[in-house]
Amino acid sequence: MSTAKPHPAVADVRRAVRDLLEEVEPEGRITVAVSGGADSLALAAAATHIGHKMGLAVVGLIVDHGLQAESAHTAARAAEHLADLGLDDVQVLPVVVEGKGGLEAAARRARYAALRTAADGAWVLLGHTRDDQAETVLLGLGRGSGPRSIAGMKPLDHPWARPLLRTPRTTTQTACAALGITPWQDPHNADPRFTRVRLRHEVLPLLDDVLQGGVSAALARTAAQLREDLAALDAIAAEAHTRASEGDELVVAELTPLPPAVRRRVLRTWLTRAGVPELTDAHLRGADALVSDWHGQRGIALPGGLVARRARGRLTCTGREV
Ligand SMILES: Nc1ncnc2c1ncn2[C@@H]1O[C@H](COP(=O)(O)OP(=O)(O)OP(=O)(O)O)[C@@H](O)[C@H]1O
Repeated sequence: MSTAKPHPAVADVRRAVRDLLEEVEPEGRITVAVSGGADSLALAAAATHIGHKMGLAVVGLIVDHGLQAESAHTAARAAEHLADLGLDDVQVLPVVVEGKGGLEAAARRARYAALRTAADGAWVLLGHTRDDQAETVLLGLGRGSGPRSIAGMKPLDHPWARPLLRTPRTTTQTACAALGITPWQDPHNADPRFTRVRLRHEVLPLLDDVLQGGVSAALARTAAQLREDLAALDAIAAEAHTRASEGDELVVAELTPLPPAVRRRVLRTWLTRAGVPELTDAHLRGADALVSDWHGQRGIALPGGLVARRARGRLTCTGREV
């Protein structure tokens, strides 16, 4: 084994991976999701180094979406890189991309489902970087999204683990170069028809220039602060939900004095547990109106054939026929 000091970029990526793995204390095995790009290859190299030091088996997972003629070749090349890096096992997972919401969304759904199944309970390390986080935050701000979107991606959300959310993309690129790895360049990343690509190549550099640098780091910090605030709100709402619950019902008098942000969280938890699928903000506002803007209306229709009703100071959520 080489005892030479690693390149600083390689050391940075390893440190990020080690910090996260020490936090989650995985047992036996970790998996790394690899697209073949610089972020996930640098991640896989670091995960192998640190994972082996911790006595863990490291498995590489490559999803082949089958969307481009050369996708099988790209997957095979990524598998070769991983074999060279000394991973214990490498699996190429072919998926069928279909369903609603556009090709990108369908590909993402298929990818995450395949990764989850293949990981079989083990953590899946993803290569999202600080720059990806900054793009997510900026996109959320520009679209007027709620705080949950602007809070960006979570570092840990089992089985997903994102050790590189504080690591700049340039570091993963430098790390790959230092390790002698030539990453795959996703042609989508240069296609200006994608909003995210324009954000990356046009908006963020301009903003960085105007604000004299540090924008990606700043946006990632904003996301981290928001995640802390949201976690506090969620904890308050969980307590309020417990107080307001009587069996499957909610006591209106417990809900009325709550701040709207807390009340809507309580209602969201309650409706989700009642089995309402695909709850939208409009449904949530409707349910909230039964508490905060009540003029004697009896109920609101929800997806899944369910109805939220107010009667005798209680909210119930049941099937239409009841
Ligand atoms: N084909 C793939 N096979 C395995 N893992 C992948 C693949 N594509 C992406 N990933 C994983 O997801 C990480 C993020 O990649 P990318 O930003 O393209 O994905 P994404 O999940 O679609 O991101 P977003 O959620 O921002 O749309 C990669 O670093 C890698 O860990």
